[in-house]
Amino acid sequence: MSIEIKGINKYFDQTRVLQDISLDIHSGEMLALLGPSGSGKTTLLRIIAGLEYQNSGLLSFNGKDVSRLHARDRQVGFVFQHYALFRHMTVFDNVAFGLTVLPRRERPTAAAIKQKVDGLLEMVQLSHLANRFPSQLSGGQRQRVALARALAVDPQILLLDEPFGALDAQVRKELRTWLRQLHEELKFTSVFVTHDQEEAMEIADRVVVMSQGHVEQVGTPEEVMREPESRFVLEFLGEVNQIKAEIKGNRLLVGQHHWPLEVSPIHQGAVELYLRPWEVELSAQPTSRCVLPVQVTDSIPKGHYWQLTLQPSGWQQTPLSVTFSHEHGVPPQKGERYYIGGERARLYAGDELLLQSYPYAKSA
Ligand SMILES: Nc1ncnc2c1ncn2[C@@H]1O[C@H](COP(=O)(O)OP(=O)(O)OP(=O)(O)O)[C@@H](O)[C@H]1O
Repeated sequence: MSIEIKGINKYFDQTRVLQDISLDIHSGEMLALLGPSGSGKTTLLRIIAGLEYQNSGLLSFNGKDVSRLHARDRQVGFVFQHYALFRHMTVFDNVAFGLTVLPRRERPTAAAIKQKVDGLLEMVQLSHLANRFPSQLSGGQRQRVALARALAVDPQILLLDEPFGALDAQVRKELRTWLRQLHEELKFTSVFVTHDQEEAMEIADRVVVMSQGHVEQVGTPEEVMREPESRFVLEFLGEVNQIKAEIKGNRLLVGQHHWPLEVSPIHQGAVELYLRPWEVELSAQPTSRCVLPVQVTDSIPKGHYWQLTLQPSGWQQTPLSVTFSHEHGVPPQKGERYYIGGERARLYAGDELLLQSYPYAKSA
């Protein structure tokens, strides 16, 4: 089932917490809502669920307006961070709950309910724990019960709010893989809220980056990471080195070092240069491209790459984080001195992107 969101606004008292949100969520897609605390992710999820109502704008499922439809009539399943399982019910009864409370006309027979719940427990690999109570389960097991319970009523849409937030790193990782597989098998449309970038990147088909109640960017994990459309997304997603610089005439200055610019500058004065750790170029000698002197203060092998920490020599206090791939030869060692530049540097003046990719002259 597809979800169409058009121009949704939401106020709490006088505060506008969602600003003109528009999104098309494709049928069968897994979409992550990612953003800092307070950016409106949960509010948007609750509006889709019908647990909260928008003040204006349209929400439809498969083209049908559901804006005023009650949560229970939306065919939506939810899983929240704090697994609200019924403590006095067994695992089996928890999963069966949604089916047993259906109106008599729609309720399956006891045998059909048993068959369905057994099937779901098998799918979440908990058949052997069917008679346990929630207090006798681990956090990861409880969360799998919560998922089975949400899936019992065959929801067309599954909404997850930080479903694995309270679990330890290893269990989170396992559940992510498992959720992704389950999604591929059952093909429900899924929207999940997360703080965790890695989680979003690993399991979502597309990621929605939110900030202060609006959508900053929507794209595949690859797109939002590689081609951030705003300074916010660039800073929020993944690691990035920030270097204070200045445009003076047709030169880009960092401290007393400079590059000639390739294009006529449209801006003069203070700018910020952004470089991802894997976009930093290193040279043992100063070249026209690698002009900033640094000293290696740390060099840690990470398998297929080395993680370097570079201390700028006299032009900035903050060290730089750089990755060095084995393909580029012998990795730099602690204490060695280098000169750096960057092919994919992005140059911002405030929120405005001035230049990206070779801000300085290629052939200089
Ligand atoms: N019931 C409410 N009444 C008043 N303000 C609310 C209510 N629910 C949320 N807010 C406010 O709306 C804004 C968005 O909250 P929301 O929970 O949607 O953000 P979020 O991105 O999910 O944050 P987090 O990641 O911390 O859960 C916040 O400023 C929050 O304080």
